[in-house]
Amino acid sequence: MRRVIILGSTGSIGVQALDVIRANPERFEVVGLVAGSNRTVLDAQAAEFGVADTGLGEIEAEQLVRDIDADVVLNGITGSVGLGPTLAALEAGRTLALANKESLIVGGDLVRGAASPGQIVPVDSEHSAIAQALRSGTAAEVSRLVLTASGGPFRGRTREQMKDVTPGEALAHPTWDMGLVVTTNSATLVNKGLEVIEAHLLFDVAYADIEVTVHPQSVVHSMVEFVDGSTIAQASPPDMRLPISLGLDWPNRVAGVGTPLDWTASHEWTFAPLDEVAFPAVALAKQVGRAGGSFPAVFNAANEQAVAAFHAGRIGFLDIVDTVQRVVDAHEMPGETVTRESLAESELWARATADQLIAAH
Ligand SMILES: NC(=O)C1=CN([C@@H]2O[C@H](COP(=O)(O)OP(=O)(O)OC[C@H]3O[C@@H](n4cnc5c(N)ncnc54)[C@H](OP(=O)(O)O)[C@@H]3O)[C@@H](O)[C@H]2O)C=CC1
Ligand SMILES: CC(=O)[C@@H](O)[C@H](O)COP(=O)(O)O
Ligand SMILES: [Mn+2]
Repeated sequence: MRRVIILGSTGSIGVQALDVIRANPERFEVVGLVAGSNRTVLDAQAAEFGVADTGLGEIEAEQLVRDIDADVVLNGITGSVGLGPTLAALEAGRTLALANKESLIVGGDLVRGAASPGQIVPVDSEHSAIAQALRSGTAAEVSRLVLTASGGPFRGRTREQMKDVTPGEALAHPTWDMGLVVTTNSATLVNKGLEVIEAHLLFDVAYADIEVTVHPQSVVHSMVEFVDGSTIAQASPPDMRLPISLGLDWPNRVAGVGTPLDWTASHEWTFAPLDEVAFPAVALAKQVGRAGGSFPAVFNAANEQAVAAFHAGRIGFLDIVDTVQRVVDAHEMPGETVTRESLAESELWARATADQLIAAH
């Protein structure tokens, strides 16, 4: 029986994790639940799963992760506020099933340094796919990682054609039903940029060897290319319950958690290069990833501010990545060594700088 703490239990990842656990009561026991502010749903979940320990907010999440004995902590919080709980889970020796990519990207070497080998199990669909593909080879045999991107709702459009898109249109993801921030990030391709950094940090592959290909069907979740020219891809209909279940009990598979592909029906998988003029976020993310230090945290913090401003009607869609670019361009690292304190300072600076640019609109 795996004892599981779910952080962000009321969100898209959290609710799907509870679906997996509800269907497999002999395998998983929920021992802690944390949400942001939704006490009503949190209490209902606690009642259904018989959970005594619940909390609201990232501070209570950290405390709960340290205090409650668990095998695995699923971090399904959204945003860089997930950093403290991620570090707490690692420091407490729990397996970390990581959906909250922001904490790894923002924390960088701080998070990697806190983790023992294998302690972080990726839940993000692309990184779960890569982890699954890597079970067939060794690190020395890998030549490239290929991340698939759906392309989002504006795939195929020029910048001019995206000038006036609305928040509602940006939230109409073609293949996945997810929370507001990650869905918006999929539309700008910031999500794919964050995922390139996430892949570098998880699998230690150089940025030059991480590619993005646009695959609108979201069936191939990513691929590993090996030195002999072989490529191993992981494919399944888009359903996060599969990577979540692997995160909860890696490397064991949970029978019946997903529906397999239907090979009696005709279907096509297509792959195309990313239009980097219309969607500059991936190139910008590689730039900040290579710069390292506080740059990824600044990229993410500026994006969080800009996404909120877009949904509040204060800036347009293209202004999101333009704002992030301007904040990154203005950033100077506070010092050589990155600490939690210096990261917090850089994030504060990035949020304030983004807010000033947003206010000037
Ligand atoms: N959804 C998906 O399919 C995928 C998501 N991810 C990643 O997983 C993470 C979660 O995404 P998603 O589930 O879509 O997001 P949602 O917005 O649907 O859910 C976010 C969850 O985090 C909680 N939360 C927010 N702030 C805090 C806080 N300060 N302390 C504790 N909990 C908090 C929310 O609680 P409340 O409801 O109370 O506000 C909610 O439970 C993101 O990092 C995302 O990029 C990655 C791949 C796929
Ligand atoms: C399901 C998942 O992992 C998301 O992060 C997904 O990657 C979003 O899709 P795109 O960013 O490819 O549109
Ligand atoms: Mn993903």
